[in-house]
Amino acid sequence: MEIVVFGAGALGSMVGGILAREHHVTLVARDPHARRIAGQGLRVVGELDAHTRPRATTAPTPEDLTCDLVLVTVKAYDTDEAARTLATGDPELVCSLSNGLTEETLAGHLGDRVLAGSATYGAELVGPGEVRCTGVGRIHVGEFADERLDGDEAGGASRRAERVAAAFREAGLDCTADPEMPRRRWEKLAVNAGINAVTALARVPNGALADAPGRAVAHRAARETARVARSQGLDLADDEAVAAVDTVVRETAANRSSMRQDVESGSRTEVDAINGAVVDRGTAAGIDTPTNRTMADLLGTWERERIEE
Ligand SMILES: NC(=O)C1=CN([C@@H]2O[C@H](COP(=O)(O)OP(=O)(O)OC[C@H]3O[C@@H](n4cnc5c(N)ncnc54)[C@H](O)[C@@H]3O)[C@@H](O)[C@H]2O)C=CC1
Ligand SMILES: CC(C)(CO)C(=O)C(=O)O
Repeated sequence: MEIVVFGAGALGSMVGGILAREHHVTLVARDPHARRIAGQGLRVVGELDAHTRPRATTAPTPEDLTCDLVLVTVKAYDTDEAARTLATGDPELVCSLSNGLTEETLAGHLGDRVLAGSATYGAELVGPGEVRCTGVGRIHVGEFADERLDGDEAGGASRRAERVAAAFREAGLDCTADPEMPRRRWEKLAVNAGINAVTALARVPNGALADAPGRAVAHRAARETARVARSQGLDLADDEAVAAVDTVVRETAANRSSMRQDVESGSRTEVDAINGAVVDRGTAAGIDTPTNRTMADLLGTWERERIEE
């Protein structure tokens, strides 16, 4: 497959580096990372091990973007700009692995070529040309438009999602085309809504949410997310969202969540695409989401202060 990874930071470099074992991969990255990869290739270290030679560019041409598949791995707040650039080319399929509800933004520019994806692999950039896999997880891909469709059209697995999943597996990544992708997307949102902002604000590892009072706040955020999901036609019970939070807290107990890492490094967070998305969709559906609103407001206040500094 001809695959472009748009936004090759931590996750995109790791996934792109592994995909390059079997496919023609172009990484869209920033310098000096892109320059180093173009010169010396890309090393994946840690729980996965590879040294591959994907192409790397900072300025993809429309020809570069006319490929079989684009994987979008930018931070959620860069999705709109990425989508505008992607629309200058003609990719057959576009699949987002970003956290937050980013697929609608991509589809606004790229139409029904967009698939949803979610990744539970962990990745951290070591330095230019090198990325560490900090946890082997799983990737799910599938149609995301279920909440806009009815009856026989609903469901996330499709021939094109199966084709993407098979390409990932060929390269050695654990990937499944998920018949329940629309629901999974919201379950992942509930997990991120519950864990990320609480750990960022309290500056604790994910495992600290195994106990009160952090656990209770995370559960409230997850329940609100499930309620909003149901208002969009998704079958996500409160208990299921809460259980998903507990499972991820247990499985990633030692992790610093991505939002905590962002806050500690003074970087913008993805709170708008996570807690903010729950608030916005809840408001549109007439559902109050006070826990998500409070967390979005607190982190938003911090972000504004940081930007003004
Ligand atoms: N790192 C991880 O372990 C995981 C990350 N995610 C999600 O994946 C997404 C990406 O996360 P990370 O890789 O950690 O972030 P990151 O910040 O390391 O990577 C994003 C990269 O995109 C680049 N970028 C953005 N716009 C660009 C453009 N126009 N041209 C070239 N490069 C561009 C940025 O410079 C950055 O290097 C986030 O939504 C995150 O929540 C999900 C699961 C695991
Ligand atoms: C699953 C979790 C919470 C793991 O830390 C994550 O996705 C993140 O940190 O963004």
